[in-house]
Amino acid sequence: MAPDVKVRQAFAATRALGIPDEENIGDGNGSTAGQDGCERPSKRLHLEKQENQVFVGMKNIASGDHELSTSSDRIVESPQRSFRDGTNHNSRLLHVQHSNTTKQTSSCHSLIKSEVMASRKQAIGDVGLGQTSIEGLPGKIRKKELSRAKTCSVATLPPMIEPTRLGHSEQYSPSDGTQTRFLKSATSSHADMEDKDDCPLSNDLSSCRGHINIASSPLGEVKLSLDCKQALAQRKFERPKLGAVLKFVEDKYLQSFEVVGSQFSVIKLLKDICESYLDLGCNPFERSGMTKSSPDIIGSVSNSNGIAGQNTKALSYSRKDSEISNSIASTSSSGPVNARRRHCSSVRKSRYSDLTDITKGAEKVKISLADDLGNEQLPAFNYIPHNIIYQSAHVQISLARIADDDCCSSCIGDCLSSKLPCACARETGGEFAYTPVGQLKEEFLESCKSTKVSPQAKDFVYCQDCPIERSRNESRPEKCKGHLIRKFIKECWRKCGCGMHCGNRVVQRGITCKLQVFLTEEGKGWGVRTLEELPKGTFVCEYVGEIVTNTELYDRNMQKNGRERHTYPVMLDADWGSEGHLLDEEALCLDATYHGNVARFVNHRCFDANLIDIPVEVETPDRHYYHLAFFTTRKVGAFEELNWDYGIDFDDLHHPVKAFKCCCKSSHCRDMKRRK
Ligand SMILES: C[S@@+](CC[C@H](N)C(=O)[O-])C[C@H]1O[C@@H](n2cnc3c(N)ncnc32)[C@H](O)[C@@H]1O
Repeated sequence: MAPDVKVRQAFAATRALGIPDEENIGDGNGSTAGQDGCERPSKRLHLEKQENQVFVGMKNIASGDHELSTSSDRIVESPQRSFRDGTNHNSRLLHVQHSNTTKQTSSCHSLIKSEVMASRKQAIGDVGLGQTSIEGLPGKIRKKELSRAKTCSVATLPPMIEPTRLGHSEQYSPSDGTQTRFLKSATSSHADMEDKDDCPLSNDLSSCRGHINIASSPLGEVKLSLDCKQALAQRKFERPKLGAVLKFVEDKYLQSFEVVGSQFSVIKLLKDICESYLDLGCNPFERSGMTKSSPDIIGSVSNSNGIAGQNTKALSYSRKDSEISNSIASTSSSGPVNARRRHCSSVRKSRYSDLTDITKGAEKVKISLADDLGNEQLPAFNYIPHNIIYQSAHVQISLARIADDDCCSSCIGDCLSSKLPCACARETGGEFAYTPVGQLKEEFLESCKSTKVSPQAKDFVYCQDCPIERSRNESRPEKCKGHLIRKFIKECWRKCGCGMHCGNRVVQRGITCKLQVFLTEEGKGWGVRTLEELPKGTFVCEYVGEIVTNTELYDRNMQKNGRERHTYPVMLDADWGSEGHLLDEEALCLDATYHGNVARFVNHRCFDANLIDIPVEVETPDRHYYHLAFFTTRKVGAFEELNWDYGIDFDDLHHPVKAFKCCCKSSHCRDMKRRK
């Protein structure tokens, strides 16, 4: 069949789909001839809603003033798959094929070419394409026309070979008998996802950090292209080697233990490759291999924040962009570099949305991350499932310190099944705080609530020599402002005779709820929501962080430069009032800014929060150190945001941690009242 006939048939096919054909994509001279001399259909389907999504950059697609893709590395995939029905009949193997073409492109475009190897030879033979051609795609596209073709993400493919070769379950057959296939995405569900996730209806280009285009032809070829054009249009980009990108992605997945999780999707993987391509292209740290789990980076950042000598373990996030930016900003005057880096950050939408577990396997349950709004960076921090001493804190955990009446050594099995409270339960006000299903008993919860939130003077104790005031002004400390009296829970522990499944061991068993970190819409940054309904009194998580002394925390806060967003640290001051004089190293706090667990993302709500923090004694009867555990104050519905009352005094302008403008929307909002 002569080439022009094919083109005519393709036009007929597109017309049959209701697409006018006056906007020909050609070489600028009205020609639609490709480099192979074969005339090509010039139309693309406008299936995407997002502006400026163009299917460009295929190898050997060039225009007079706009050199398009020249990828030197090509990923060649060997699928055996029915794309229309979405079923993956066989595993797909990605491998990298190197070609010699290495022209720099003004838009970043990496090409993944997917081929059915068996039909490749036939396809090339039929259309007479050169070695590096992409069969069936427009040979030349002018810049002008690229912008005109802005909503395209699907290529119109020429009618060449009957589609049955690919085993496609569905193809478009225009009335004139021409067989032209249009594939928007590998599967219909993926196509939907692509529309919603990647390219929202808004014209906010920054929310599109790259785009995957997939097209197949009846020749038996499937083309996947990762289009990063928008993200890169405004800056200089150094194209990374595709091999390095693949290695980067592989490392990332291997480190996350999430090579194939329950939410695995090929499209998401491809998106990740696209993002990694961007990352490596614009981030010299990542390119030089300094990214993943890089204590070097954390170390330098930590030092800039006055925290020395940290030996961070490998549970660190690979993305340290905000901190890297900060550290560079403070140590270097290379403005353009910073500007570029900032821009790189801004184009990375939901970089963590593919992470199925922010805990990196540190918890029994996975905690996913959702960035529905896009563009937000997760703060750099190391996920730790248990508290860890930063430096000077005195936390003495030893069996010798646990007296016989501080444990229930004679218990067997589950303490909750015994008629009388065991020695541990006696420490909890003479009764078991937990029900057999691991929830707080209603009465206990209510009594905790009253001691926590009621701002009555009677609920406070006052130290004679308050560590907080001491750190503020050592020579002339002010009077203690008071510390809330708290009810403690005492859990059974190592010296107890009961087993690990004892009902009086809830907090120490860790998180069991399905939680998700998500980007809030009210300007609070990230937050935590439950993915399942939680009954009243359910243990959700504990607040985990570095155990720092009050003095260390004060020093940290003094050194913060104000631009940094940080978590709200908690004072372990529940027992301070009972002490005559607390040493500095005994006045402890938890700081989850750099090392913490999911609780570091739980936002504040004034007064009527759905979580309450309760002190829990586990390893030591010495109540300078204890765990702070969150329980639900009421039934919480699935997908509700979890929040707790930080106990902030918005009037206290001298507090070392600067209060934020509260957006909790509670009718009891203390900050709102204050502002009114
Ligand atoms: C423990 S962190 C919570 C996680 C935080 N939203 C994030 O994105 O990392 C505390 C910080 O979150 C923000 N935040 C928490 N609750 C808030 C609220 N009710 N209104 C406004 N900002 C809030 C403040 O910036 C605060 O310093």
